[in-house]
Amino acid sequence: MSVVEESPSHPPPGLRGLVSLLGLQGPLVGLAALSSTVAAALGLVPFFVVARMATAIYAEPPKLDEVRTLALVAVGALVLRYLFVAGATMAAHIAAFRILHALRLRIARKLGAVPLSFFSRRSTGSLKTTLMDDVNQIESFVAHNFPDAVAAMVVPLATAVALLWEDWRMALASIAVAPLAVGAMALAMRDVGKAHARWNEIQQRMNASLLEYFRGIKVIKTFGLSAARFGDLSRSIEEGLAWMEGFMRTNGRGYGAFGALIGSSLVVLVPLGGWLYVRGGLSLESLVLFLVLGPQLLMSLMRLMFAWGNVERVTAGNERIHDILLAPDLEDVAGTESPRHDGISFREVDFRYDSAGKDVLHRVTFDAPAGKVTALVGPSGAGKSTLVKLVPRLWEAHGGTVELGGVDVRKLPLDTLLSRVSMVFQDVFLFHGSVRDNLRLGRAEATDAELEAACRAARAHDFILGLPQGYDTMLGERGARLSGGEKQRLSIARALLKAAPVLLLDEATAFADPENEARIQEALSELCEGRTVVVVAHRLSTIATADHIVVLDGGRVQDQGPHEVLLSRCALYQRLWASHSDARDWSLGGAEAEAPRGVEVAS
Ligand SMILES: Nc1ncnc2c1ncn2[C@@H]1O[C@H](COP(=O)(O)OP(=O)(O)OP(=O)(O)O)[C@@H](O)[C@H]1O
Repeated sequence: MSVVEESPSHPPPGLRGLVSLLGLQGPLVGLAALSSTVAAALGLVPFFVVARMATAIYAEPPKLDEVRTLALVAVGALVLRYLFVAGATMAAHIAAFRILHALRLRIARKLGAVPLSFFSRRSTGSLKTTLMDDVNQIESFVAHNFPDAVAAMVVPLATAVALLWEDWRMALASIAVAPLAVGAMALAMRDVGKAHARWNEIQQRMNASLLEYFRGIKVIKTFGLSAARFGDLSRSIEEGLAWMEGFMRTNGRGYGAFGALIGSSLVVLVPLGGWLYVRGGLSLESLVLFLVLGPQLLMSLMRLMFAWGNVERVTAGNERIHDILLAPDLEDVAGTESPRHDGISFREVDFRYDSAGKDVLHRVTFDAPAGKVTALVGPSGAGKSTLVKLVPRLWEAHGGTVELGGVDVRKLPLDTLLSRVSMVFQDVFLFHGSVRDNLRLGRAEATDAELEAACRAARAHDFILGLPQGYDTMLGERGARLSGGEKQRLSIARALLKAAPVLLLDEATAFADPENEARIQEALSELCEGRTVVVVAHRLSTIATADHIVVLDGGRVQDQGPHEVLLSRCALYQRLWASHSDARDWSLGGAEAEAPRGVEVAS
């Protein structure tokens, strides 16, 4: 049977959602519940056997043959029970893993399909809680709680009927404390749904602040901040403790009373059974049967209570998963429309990150002509990086249009759009995998020779050969660490492999060593050759040699044109140019920092 990859619809919230999840693997889940019930029923056989043995042993003369047979029956029932337990465990776990597999695949696909704005509305901590903890809880519900709960409902009912048949007075005595136990259970379960929701909130905050703590560990160490002073983290840990204490105060008494009552049926069974036996109203066999089996009846309530407590938690988690699965995808259009050329145009583009927040771009209009280099310059926060992210639809413009080859990017099939665009950003992310794997993100089918050629062009080949296993060296969080410049060159090689006609480039603002910087510049020149380039420019050389320069300030286009024209008429551009030149003189001591050909450096 194949693993379930798609369910007909997203699971609805609440209990129905859980049932629909179980339905994804209905036959296996049913088999697990049935086996678990049979196993629980077989577990009761020894109790009946013990009762029967008592009469066989105390008979005059003792019926030893019957005792032997009974012992064999008990052992046989126990062996069968273990077989059914093994069957139930296997079926339940296979069902659980298949359901989890389907769920994880759907979540992974969804996260790849939603727009970036989806992530900006959620903390990493809350996503982590849903993706890991909530999903894992579903595993434990399907694999353990559900089959247990079914057995805990069916077996006591059947036992109660059998005991009523045996002796109704003793049967009622077996459950005499049940109303009290149920009352205590209600007390223990009071507002447990709300309490779990609150616990989840605290956990999300704890996860978020822990993640932040790890990410910021360098700053924390540099400034000598201890965990206790790292406000959010210590606050959320204290909140967690306060929740535990509060929960135990309000619900703990209920749990305690329930635990005590649930095992107390012998308090009623022993005197009543003794009295009835002495008066001849109860056989020895029945007395022993009720003394050993009676307390088991209520114990099942305990298993039911645990299963129910988990149902509340799993239901809430399932609803959070459901919320993610229902998030709208980034709209994709079917069709064969393709760009008419490789130029990019921004037409009256408005954009804000947060629908309630301030505008980051206002009516931005300019063209980045095909095959030319267009540089975006402007003060920090002007909106330069934001602009380039609108081209591959990492974010969507709220007003106006962004066009590639004369077609609105929203009207191009996503595959077509993304195949035309390469991005080289400052912040290069390397996945856990070999150098080769990371490079092949650019083009999966690239041959080793092509990889090497791209790395030579990107000036990355030599440093890769210097790594312990060359192109097979593992990178990423658990692999070798590369310098900022090396990572940049790898990402340039990746873009070269992709060979898309449009290149979006966010230049690094600073590099520690000029040698590394020179290599990156060489690699970039190779990459820009013959492409349409939109570059967030921080370097004199890039700015001065660009074909077209767009000056941005506060999300608006202040001016645009070639370098000389802007230098002669745009005050902001003159200021930016002057400060870039000063910085160049300061960082390179003037000697190495020759102005590009034909460019006069104002200082
Ligand atoms: N993910 C985000 N969520 C919310 N606001 C953002 C986000 N990214 C950037 N901003 C805001 O958008 C504005 C423009 O930022 P952007 O990064 O585009 O500027 P920039 O010109 O590239 O700046 P710099 O040169 O410093 O990188 C800034 O006010 C910034 O705070």
